[in-house]
Amino acid sequence: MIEFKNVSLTYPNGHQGLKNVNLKLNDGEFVVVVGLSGAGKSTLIRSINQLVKPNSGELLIDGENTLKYGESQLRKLRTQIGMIFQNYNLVKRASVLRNVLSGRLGHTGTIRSLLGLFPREDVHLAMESLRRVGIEEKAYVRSDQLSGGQQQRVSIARALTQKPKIILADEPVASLDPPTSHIVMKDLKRINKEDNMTTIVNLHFIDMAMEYADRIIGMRAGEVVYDGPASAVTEKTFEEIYGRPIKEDDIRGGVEE
Ligand SMILES: Nc1ncnc2c1ncn2[C@@H]1O[C@H](COP(=O)(O)OP(=O)(O)OP(=O)(O)O)[C@@H](O)[C@H]1O
Repeated sequence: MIEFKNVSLTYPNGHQGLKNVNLKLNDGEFVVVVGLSGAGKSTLIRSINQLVKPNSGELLIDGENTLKYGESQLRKLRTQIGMIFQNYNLVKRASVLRNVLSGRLGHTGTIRSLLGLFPREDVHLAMESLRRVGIEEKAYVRSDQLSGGQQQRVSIARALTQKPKIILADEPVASLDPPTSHIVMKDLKRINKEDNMTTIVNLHFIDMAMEYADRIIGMRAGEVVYDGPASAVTEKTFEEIYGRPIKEDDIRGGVEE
């Protein structure tokens, strides 16, 4: 379980990114965080693996306050948390397989991995991860030869190869077209169900949030202003979270091909 207790975060320029956040995220939940641009969605997600570090409160993972962790504990924590970014964060000139194998970096010694000497089990695991997102035939292709949706699936395979306990996805479909967005969200949801993987996703499309989330957390100006099951959410809930009427841009639309 991930638990935020009175967590606040102030950026060096004085901007308050999180204001007294209290949340409990249960194992195996598929949580979607929504809110306008600048609401603090990324700050919330990134504080879980401390890409940004809260200044006060406690952030417990499986009962341990991770904000007290030193360097080596933090490194270990990060091997247990897979991260998916809007822009995929792949090494473009490297092969798909090499990118997926980099998910083992925290587990394999640095020298071995720099030399590309990954154990055979790691290569099996990487290929299996690619199979799970349906692109194993791309293993030896250079990453920048792939479409955006395929690159995002490579990044999901890389996260899976880490064998994480938690997946964080920060606007994973913001750069994709509607049909591809649904493919990627379905991959994340399938992995969540099959592996009971705690998954926390930032999205700004309300239709996608309603379609895929078990639970929706709404943020505004660094505060959690809504927390409830996706089944209870209506357009009015979003209008309250956003503090304005819903617009066409808030809807992704499209269906899986
Ligand atoms: N490194 C930083 N230094 C100062 N302010 C920051 C920093 N990172 C984010 N912020 C500010 O904190 C607030 C929350 O940002 P955050 O990226 O978490 O929002 P978001 O809801 O994820 O928005 P978006 O959808 O645009 O990514 C914003 O006002 C942003 O400008």
